[in-house]
Amino acid sequence: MASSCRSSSSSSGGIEKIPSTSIRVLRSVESVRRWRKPHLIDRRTVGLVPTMGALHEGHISLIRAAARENHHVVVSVYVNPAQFGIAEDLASYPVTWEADTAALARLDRELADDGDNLGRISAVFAPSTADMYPAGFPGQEINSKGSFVTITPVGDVLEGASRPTFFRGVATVCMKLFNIVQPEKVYFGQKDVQQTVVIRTMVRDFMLPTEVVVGPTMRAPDGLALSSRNVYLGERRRAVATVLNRALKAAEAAFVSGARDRETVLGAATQLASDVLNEQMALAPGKRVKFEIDYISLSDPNTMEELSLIDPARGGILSGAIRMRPVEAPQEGEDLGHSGGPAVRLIDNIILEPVAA
Ligand SMILES: Nc1ncnc2c1ncn2[C@@H]1O[C@H](COP(=O)(O)OP(=O)(O)OP(=O)(O)O)[C@@H](O)[C@H]1O
Ligand SMILES: CC(C)(CO)[C@@H](O)C(=O)[O-]
Ligand code: BAL
Repeated sequence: MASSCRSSSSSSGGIEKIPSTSIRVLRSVESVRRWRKPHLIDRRTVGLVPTMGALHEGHISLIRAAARENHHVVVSVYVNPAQFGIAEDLASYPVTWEADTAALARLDRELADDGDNLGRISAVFAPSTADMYPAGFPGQEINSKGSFVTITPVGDVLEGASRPTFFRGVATVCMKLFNIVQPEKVYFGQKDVQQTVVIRTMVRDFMLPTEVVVGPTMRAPDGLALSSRNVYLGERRRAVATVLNRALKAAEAAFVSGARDRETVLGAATQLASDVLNEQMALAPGKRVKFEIDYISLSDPNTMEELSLIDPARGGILSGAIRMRPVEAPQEGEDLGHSGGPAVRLIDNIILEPVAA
């Protein structure tokens, strides 16, 4: 999408704020450092919620959690080019600055009225790529040179196998954000489960002085995980996009009813997905939705390594990715979704909580 519209902020005495709020809009590394310094001395804690904007209830739930536990909440809004592969959707990624700042203003008023919070939203950090990558636009190729953080082997599998530069980009930008904001706590969503494992590993292995907090996945009433990329779907694909969640739930049900082996647990998921695909293929091209399962995985909760058997005392992670193919035979006036209908890749997961043997 076109570059962000940044008019939704007011500036007085060189200090930019979201209108009618006390939320500072910080656009440079230097301005965050200046804002942060006094809070290091007065020992007021900072919680950071990293986002790529296009805010929805998933992001809002993380900000609420951060406000409960910190004196100051900083929300970063930055579409990080380094985590997009060269053939991915950097150019069309939704940028909704006006709606995002309005949502933050509304949420901040709500937080102010709720006595259970330690803090409120103090700042939005919305940097430029020139500021975040002083050496120049980051390479998006696998063999690009540059200052990158790589977390392997966990970053190589699943999402990392489908998107080989993704976790390098995520770990690199998060390392930068953590160094700039110096948060006591950082907040990530369960929806991107492998990302949480990569970040926890990075924090542990680089001795970063921050605590990683993971918030639950927020969902639409029909079970679809909220995601900024859902706007790409359009009505026809949106109706079928729940297939991934339903497949993971079928696998979860197999586990709950006693199955422990990979074949039975994942077999339940692939059976459901294949039934839904068969139903769709029986429809006319102007009505149906084609999709491909990229992967459905049963993995270890700490390493994301594939499991052949679930140890009930450790549990596991069911995760998956699905590619919704472009809409076939679009109908007159049909809603094809934001950006007109290319393939859309969605992810989801369910945690299999440890149970007594
Ligand atoms: N449905 C959700 N519930 C809880 N947290 C979420 C949800 N969706 C995203 N998040 C979290 O919000 C943070 C920022 O994510 P991001 O801005 O990429 O949004 P997104 O919806 O995941 O976008 P995308 O569609 O690109 O994956 C991440 O920690 C992510 O896990
Ligand atoms: C953590 C993150 C903000 C890094 O760009 C991104 O990967 C996301 O939004 O999940
Ligand atoms: N929430 C993950 C960001 C991405 O897919 O690029």
